[in-house]
Amino acid sequence: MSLLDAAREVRDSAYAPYSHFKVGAAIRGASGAVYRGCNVENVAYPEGTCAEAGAIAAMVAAGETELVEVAVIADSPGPVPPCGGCRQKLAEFGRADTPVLLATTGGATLATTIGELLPGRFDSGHMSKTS
Ligand SMILES: O=c1ccn([C@H]2C[C@H](O)[C@@H](CO)O2)c(=O)[nH]1
Ligand SMILES: [Zn+2]
Repeated sequence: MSLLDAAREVRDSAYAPYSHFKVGAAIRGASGAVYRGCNVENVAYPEGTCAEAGAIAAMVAAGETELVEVAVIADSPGPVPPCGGCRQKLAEFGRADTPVLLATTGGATLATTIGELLPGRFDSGHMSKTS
């Protein structure tokens, strides 16, 4: 199964009774294993979590901390862009050139990278003095 198909499949499990906007995400770890996540909303709206965050949590829980590929899908007019927080979360475990496939349930796709999604990212180097 392709990474996009995995994202499409897990999207069916999304819990989105407030926005009615279901999102599915699948990431491939360096081992080759695929981890899936869907958005999980809450009546206390800010407590909801994004699909990407769920997939990352599943990867880390399985003992992996390096991702090599990402796919995200939603029923949106155009390929759904990850929110700012998810861009930072993806950057934590991927590289600037890590491929990210954004897709719609209608079949549109946009191939991008973590670096394109989050240029000028904050990373651990910014916490080190260089002198
Ligand atoms: O990339 C995205 C963008 C939005 N959402 C979720 C959060 C919320 O449940 C719903 C509407 O913002 O979509 C994601 O899971 N991933
Ligand atoms: Zn997000």
